[in-house]
Amino acid sequence: MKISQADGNVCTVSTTHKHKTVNSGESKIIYLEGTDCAIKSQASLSAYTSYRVGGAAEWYVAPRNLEALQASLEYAKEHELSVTTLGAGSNLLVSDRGIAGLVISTRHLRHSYFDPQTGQLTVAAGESIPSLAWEAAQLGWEGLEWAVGIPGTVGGAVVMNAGAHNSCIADMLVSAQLLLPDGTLTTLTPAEIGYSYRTSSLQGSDRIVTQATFQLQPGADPAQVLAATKQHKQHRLTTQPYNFPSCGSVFRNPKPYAAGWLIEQTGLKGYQIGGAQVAQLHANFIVNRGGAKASDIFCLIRHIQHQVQENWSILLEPEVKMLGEFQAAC
Ligand SMILES: Cc1cc2nc3c(=O)[nH]c(=O)nc-3n(C[C@H](O)[C@H](O)[C@H](O)COP(=O)(O)OP(=O)(O)OC[C@H]3O[C@@H](n4cnc5c(N)ncnc54)[C@H](O)[C@@H]3O)c2cc1C
Ligand SMILES: NC(=O)C1=CN([C@@H]2O[C@H](COP(=O)(O)OP(=O)(O)OC[C@H]3O[C@@H](n4cnc5c(N)ncnc54)[C@H](OP(=O)(O)O)[C@@H]3O)[C@@H](O)[C@H]2O)C=CC1
Ligand SMILES: C=C(O[C@H]1[C@H](O)[C@@H](CO)O[C@H](OP(=O)(O)OP(=O)(O)OC[C@H]2O[C@@H](n3ccc(=O)[nH]c3=O)[C@H](O)[C@@H]2O)[C@@H]1NC(C)=O)C(=O)O
Repeated sequence: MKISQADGNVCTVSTTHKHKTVNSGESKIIYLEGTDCAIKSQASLSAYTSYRVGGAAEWYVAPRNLEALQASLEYAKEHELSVTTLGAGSNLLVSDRGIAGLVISTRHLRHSYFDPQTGQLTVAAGESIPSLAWEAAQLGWEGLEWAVGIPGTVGGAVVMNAGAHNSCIADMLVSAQLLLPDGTLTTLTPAEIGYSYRTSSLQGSDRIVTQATFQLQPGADPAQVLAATKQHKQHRLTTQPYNFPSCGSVFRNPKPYAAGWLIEQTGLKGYQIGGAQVAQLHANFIVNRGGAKASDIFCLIRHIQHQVQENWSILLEPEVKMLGEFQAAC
């Protein structure tokens, strides 16, 4: 059995489950055989979400390749752990009580290939959307300029159908590769995934996005694509609050209205609960002004929903994904 080394810790080798357990103070690290995969217990998730709030994952792992991902899934099955998948955590509100079971982040799954013959970009789930947008621009490939301000991964963007400036992932997705709970892979087209505005059938499902292929348009002048990309980024920085932790838009727009407009008209700009505040620059952003708890953000979401419903008879639907348990009453 291949065993990774860990200095100064107590090690036990399990022969039945082919993994090594290291006790390190309060927490444990499980090394899966044949991978460089370390499953950690009680891993704080606040560092892994853009809101910078939330409790610990009972177990956490960020596999670096498909085999390690499959081994992690197998470990969860063997130990009857529920599985929660994260990307960059930029659209998540994790409960202060944390998340039970195994949290798998796909953010370390990395590879990308720009195929000049087809104009297709094939990328692993953990690649950063803004990095890809800049890379495509530098190559003179059009199609991702709109995505530059979205600080998530490919996996999260495919699941969320991330979008901006009248474009979205579904418009350019050729196919997505998914790991199924039984450990096998499948490839789906956008039609099979079923997309609409900020929605897909992958939300709330137990399938893990491992890779995606996008259709772009190569052959443009890199200077022009870079200029368009910079313009989108600049527009973001002037209309959205990038200076405090957030999850982007909290609510989907209840078309034909914009959630930000409804919230501003309700008089809620600047309204604060604990460290969570309705942003002054954009009312559909809740920002962590420092020291916010997940429960502050959750209660502010409920307050906004209540006030907007009272004033406009419209129930705002959260775009942000809430993970773990939240108190029903605030
Ligand atoms: C400052 C800021 C600006 C933003 N602007 C935009 C914007 O303009 N447009 C927009 O659409 N969004 C925006 N967002 C929200 C967010 O960046 C997007 O929703 C993004 O696509 C989420 O990607 P992620 O990797 O962070 O996913 P996460 O937040 O980690 O996860 C989102 C959902 O996807 C699931 N998931 C993640 N990875 C996988 C995977 N590999 N397989 C299966 N399920 C997975 C999670 O379980 C969760 O349900 C913004 C966020 C911030 C902080
Ligand atoms: N409010 C919030 O909660 C959060 C806000 N953000 C914001 O979201 C935005 C996206 O963040 P992030 O995911 O870090 O992506 P960035 O766009 O900042 O950077 C992503 C990659 O693109 C490269 N890059 C950046 N600018 C250029 C350029 N002009 N030309 C070529 N390459 C470039 C960077 O390279 P290099 O490393 O060399 O700069 C980096 O590798 C940022 O404005 C960030 O501040 C991010 C997370 C949370
Ligand atoms: C940030 C996200 O996506 C963003 C995306 O970046 C931008 C740019 O394309 O367009 C959407 O924002 P948005 O609809 O709020 O766009 P904006 O142009 O800022 O605002 C729409 C309208 O609302 C008004 N508005 C906005 C904010 C505010 O505080 N007050 C207000 O009146 C604006 O004046 C405008 O008339 C996406 N949000 C949703 C929920 O669809 C995200 O999903 O996380």
